[in-house]
Amino acid sequence: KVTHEHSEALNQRIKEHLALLDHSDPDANGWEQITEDGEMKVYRKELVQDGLICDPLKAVHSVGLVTAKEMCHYFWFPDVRRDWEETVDVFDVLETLDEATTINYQTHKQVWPAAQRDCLYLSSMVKVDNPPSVGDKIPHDTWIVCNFSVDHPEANPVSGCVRALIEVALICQTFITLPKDGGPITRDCLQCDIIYVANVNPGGWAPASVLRSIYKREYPKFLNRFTNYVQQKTKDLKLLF
Ligand SMILES: CC(C)(C)c1cc(CCc2ccccn2)cc(-c2ccc(S(=O)(=O)CCO)cc2)c1
Repeated sequence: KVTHEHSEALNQRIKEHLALLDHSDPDANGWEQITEDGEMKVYRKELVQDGLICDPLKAVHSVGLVTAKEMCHYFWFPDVRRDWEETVDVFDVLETLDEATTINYQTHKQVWPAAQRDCLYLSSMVKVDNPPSVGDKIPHDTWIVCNFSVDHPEANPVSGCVRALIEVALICQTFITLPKDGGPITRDCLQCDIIYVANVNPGGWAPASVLRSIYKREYPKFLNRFTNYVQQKTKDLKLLF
């Protein structure tokens, strides 16, 4: 397995994110629930770093009809990013490190009165071989996409943008309920549990109240839009494990 210059950092971050799988009570550890929408629950912690609002965000969700690999594939795959990501203007893949790892540059639409933001980050999709078991449910497969800020010599930043720093993970697990009649596994047998975490440092001043109301509105919208997109995209396709 060829590694790249960011392999160490990536594996370290994956290890840290997988600790979330122990399904410790999301309401514990100072997480405050900010929204609930059906199966989706969104939590945040209030965190200010150097006067900037860097509230960690965690969302837990469970959706039918799709597998963990499908959810992670459409989240990672650069070619479909524009289909579901509505807050991004410019999106470029600067470098492809391997068949599941790219370095991306993107600018976000001006989401608030402050300056426009851009992000430069590594994005990698990894199958998790021996995930920590989760209570009595045995996952069929576990996949993670990890996005974290890196430097890159070829970044040609859009002038006027403030560089935001991101640390994001999407962890998905497929649970299968075998059909009673012993028939083939269909999409109706699937349940995909999702944990999404985002630590975003806006990189420069923005009003706390405005930021927090945007976070509260944008993350649930983004997660609903993305999960619906994957269900639509895969409904007539063979199951991807
Ligand atoms: C500071 C700024 C850079 C503008 C920013 C503000 C906010 C919080 C507000 C928000 C939440 C959800 C969607 C859009 N904006 C979120 C993000 C953000 C969200 C998601 C991801 S990703 O999951 O890696 C998918 C690839 O785009 C990356 C960055 C960035």
